[in-house]
Amino acid sequence: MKKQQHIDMNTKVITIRDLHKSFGDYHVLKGVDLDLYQGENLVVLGKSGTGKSVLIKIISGLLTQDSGTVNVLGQEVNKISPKELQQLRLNIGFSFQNSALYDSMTVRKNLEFPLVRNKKNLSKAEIDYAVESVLDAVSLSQTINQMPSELSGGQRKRIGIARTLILQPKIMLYDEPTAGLDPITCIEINNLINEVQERFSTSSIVITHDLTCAKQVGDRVTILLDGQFNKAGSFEEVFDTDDERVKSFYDYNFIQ
Ligand SMILES: Nc1ncnc2c1ncn2[C@@H]1O[C@H](COP(=O)(O)OP(=O)(O)OP(=O)(O)O)[C@@H](O)[C@H]1O
Repeated sequence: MKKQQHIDMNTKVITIRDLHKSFGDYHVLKGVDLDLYQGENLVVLGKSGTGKSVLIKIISGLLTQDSGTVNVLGQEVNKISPKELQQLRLNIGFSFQNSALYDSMTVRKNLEFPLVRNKKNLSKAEIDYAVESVLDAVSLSQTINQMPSELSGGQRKRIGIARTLILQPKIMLYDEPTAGLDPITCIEINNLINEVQERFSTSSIVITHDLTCAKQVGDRVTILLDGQFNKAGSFEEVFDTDDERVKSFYDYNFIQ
């Protein structure tokens, strides 16, 4: 059972209104509205190809919308300068499916990398402390001198999350965090997502197909259906419905 979190429903860290995005004739996002509140884990479900990754890319300024507004931490993402966007991105942690570790670097060097690149004034002691803290947060302190090839898939995923956390992001975007992992490792990653939320007070969007993940980590869950979100609610609220599209999504999950 998920612990009760300190979610501030009066503070929105992401607000999206009437967002549209097309690629040629394909209208992917058709008026998306979405709120992410301070401290919550919001799970975004949706079949393959419905536009979940496109949404994440628009939130992080990697793609531009055709119309609508996307406000992240008080800033309109498509209206700020490249420099402001770069600063904003430092507050967003990305855990992408393919965010691979550098194979030729130890775990320590992998974790130091974002700090050395983005926070140039840190001392060696400060870097060491940051590395040790995030490794402790993902319960992998013992791996500090290992190479990625010596780690299991689940451990690599945890180190990837640690590498994101080292910049102390306010928002975490997890894209398919449990994809390709066995069921037990999936549960470990779900627990880690909840621990990160609790320990660092992050607000997160978790994109997944995995209903167990949705149930375990989601304070609220929403489904991208035909280019728009249904009403977000608890896992039970969302799936207690007569909407055939939601029911078929539930069934679809178990026949993959
Ligand atoms: N840069 C692009 N140019 C053209 N089409 C694109 C581009 N990016 C995404 N698309 C299209 O937009 C649609 C939504 O893609 P997206 O990657 O967001 O799906 P998704 O919901 O994340 O799927 P999955 O769960 O399989 O990752 C797809 O049909 C895809 O081909």
